[in-house]
Amino acid sequence: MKEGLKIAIGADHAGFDYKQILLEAIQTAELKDFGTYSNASADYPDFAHPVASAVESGEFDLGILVCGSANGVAITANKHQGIRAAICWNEELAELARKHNNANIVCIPARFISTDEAKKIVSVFLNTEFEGGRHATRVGKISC
Ligand SMILES: O=C(CO)[C@H](O)[C@H](O)[C@H](O)COP(=O)(O)O
Repeated sequence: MKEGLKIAIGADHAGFDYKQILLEAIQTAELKDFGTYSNASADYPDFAHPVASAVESGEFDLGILVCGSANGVAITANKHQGIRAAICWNEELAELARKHNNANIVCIPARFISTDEAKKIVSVFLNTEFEGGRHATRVGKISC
């Protein structure tokens, strides 16, 4: 992982256990947990918005969001102007999200993949660079 990379992470109740496992797996001091902090039922926008804001402001480089399907956190995060949040359920999608889309938040569907898969997806996401070139032209046309 690039040295000094600042990572924001958040989840709702459906993603809480996966978030805790990811927190242990990610070997960096520059990792901030935006909650939730238990398995109690919670509303995904309450965690997706703070993580998205933290990345959008530039305070953090990349974000990780976890909910049951990943749809809720992705839809919420993508409301933010500077956010490209990608739902990834395998390593290849995580690689493409970084290389081609310059995604800055990875959204993990905890109820559809294993914890091992989630760890691998996040590792690929955090260790892959944007390719630029023709992809930069396309990414530049996303905002409206
Ligand atoms: O997947 C989600 C949103 O896209 C959330 O994680 C919720 O868990 C999901 O909506 C299901 O809600 P429930 O309260 O856990 O039944």
